[in-house]
Amino acid sequence: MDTLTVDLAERSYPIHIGRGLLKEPGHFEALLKGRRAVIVTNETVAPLYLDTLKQTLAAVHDGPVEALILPDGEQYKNVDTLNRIYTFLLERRLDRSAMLIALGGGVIGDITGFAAATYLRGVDFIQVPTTLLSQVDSSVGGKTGVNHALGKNMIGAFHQPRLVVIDTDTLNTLPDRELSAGLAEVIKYGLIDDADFFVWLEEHLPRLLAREPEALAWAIHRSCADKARVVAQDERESGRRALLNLGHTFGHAIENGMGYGQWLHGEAVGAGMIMAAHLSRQMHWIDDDDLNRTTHLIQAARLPVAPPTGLSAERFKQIMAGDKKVLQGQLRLVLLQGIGTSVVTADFDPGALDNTLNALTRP
Ligand SMILES: NC(=O)c1ccc[n+]([C@@H]2O[C@H](COP(=O)([O-])OP(=O)(O)OC[C@H]3O[C@@H](n4cnc5c(N)ncnc54)[C@H](O)[C@@H]3O)[C@@H](O)[C@H]2O)c1
Ligand SMILES: O=C(O)C(=O)C[C@@H](O)[C@H](O)[C@H](O)COP(=O)(O)O
Ligand SMILES: [Zn+2]
Repeated sequence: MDTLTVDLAERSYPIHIGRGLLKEPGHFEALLKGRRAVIVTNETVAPLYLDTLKQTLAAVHDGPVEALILPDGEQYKNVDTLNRIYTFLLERRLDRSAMLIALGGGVIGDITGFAAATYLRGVDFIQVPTTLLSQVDSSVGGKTGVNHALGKNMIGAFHQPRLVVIDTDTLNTLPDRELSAGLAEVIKYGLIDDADFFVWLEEHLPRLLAREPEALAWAIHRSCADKARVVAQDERESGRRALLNLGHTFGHAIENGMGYGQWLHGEAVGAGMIMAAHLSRQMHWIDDDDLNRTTHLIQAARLPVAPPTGLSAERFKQIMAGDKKVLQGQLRLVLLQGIGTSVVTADFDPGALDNTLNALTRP
C-alpha cells in the first residue's frame, strides 16, 4: 500500500492507495472505534461494493453499519438529495460522534462531505472514492457541496475528510466513458504545474486506457500528490488553489448550460481546458506546439475537444459571469503560460475571449 498525507496541521489526513483496500478493516479501525457510522452510496455502486465494505467494517464497528442508497446522477447533486441525508441521520438520532462514509464517485463524495460539514454543525467523514475522477481529485482537498439550477457547486463548504481510502480494484467495473472523464483531471495536473507528469502521460496514456494496474496506480499517486501539495499551500482557495480550476469556468458553463448530467464533469473539463489553451494561444502566452500537445493528449484520452452544439458564445459568457472566481464583477480565468505553467488572471484581452468563444462554440 502507498500512503500520502494532506498536510493541513490539525486537519491533516492520510490517503491510502492500493489494490483490495475495501477488504481491509485496518484502514478504518482507529476512526470507527466507539462511534456510529453511516455509509452513503448510490444505486449503481451499492450492488458492486456495499456488501464488501459493510463486511469489512463489521470487524471494527460495534453492530451493523447502516447505509443510505441515493439515486445515481449529477442531476441529484442538489439540496433535495442533501435533505434526504439529513432526514436519514436525524431519524436514527446520529449524534456528533457520527462518522459518514462516502462510497462512490465525486457526486456521492461532494454531497456526503457537505452533509458532514453541516449536520449538527459538523461531523467527521471518510472518502472511499470508486471512480478514477474521485480517486485523483474530488476525494482530496475538502471541497464539498451541491449544485444549484443557476450554477455548479454554488452551495458548499470546505470540510476535510479524516481519511481517504482508494481501492484501485474498484476501477475494474468503471465504464470506459467514466475512465476518460477521470483522465481529464489527471491531464489537468500536468498542465497546471507538473510538466514532467504531462510528458509521462504523453508516453503512457495507452497503458492507462488499457487499465494497466501499475500505470493507474502511478497516475493516481502523482495526481493525489500534486493536489495535496496545492491544497496544503492554500486550503480555502485564496490564491494558488484556483489553478485546480483550469478548464472549469468553461466546463461548468457546459455542465450547467446543457443540463446537469448531459456532459460528464470530466468531459466538460476536457473541452474547457482546450478552450483555456486556445485563449492562452490567442494571448501569445503559449505557442502552437503547446496548444497542439494539449489538444492531442485530451483527444487521445477519448475526450471531447470542442464544446457541445447548442451553447452559444453569448450563453457561455452569461453563465461564466456567475463563476465563483469572479471578483467585483471581473471574470478571472486559469490560463496557460506553457505546459506545466498556469496563472489565475483577470488580465486577458476580452476580445481574445470573444475570438476563442466564436471560434470554438457551435450554437
Ligand atoms: N470536490 C472536488 O474537489 C471535486 C473535484 C472534481 C470533481 N468534483 C465533482 O465530482 C463529480 C464528478 O465525479 P465522478 O466523475 O466520479 O462522477 P459520479 O460520481 O457521477 O460517478 C460516475 C458514474 O460512475 C458510477 N460509478 C462509481 N463508481 C463506480 C465503479 N467502481 N464501477 C462502476 N460504476 C461506478 C457512478 O454511479 C456514476 O454513474 C462532479 O459533481 C464534480 O463537480 C468535485
Ligand atoms: O479542489 C479544487 O480546488 C478544484 O477546483 C478541483 C476541481 O476539479 C473540482 O471540479 C471542484 O469541485 C471545482 O470547484 P469549484 O469551486 O469551481 O466549484
Ligand atoms: Zn473538476
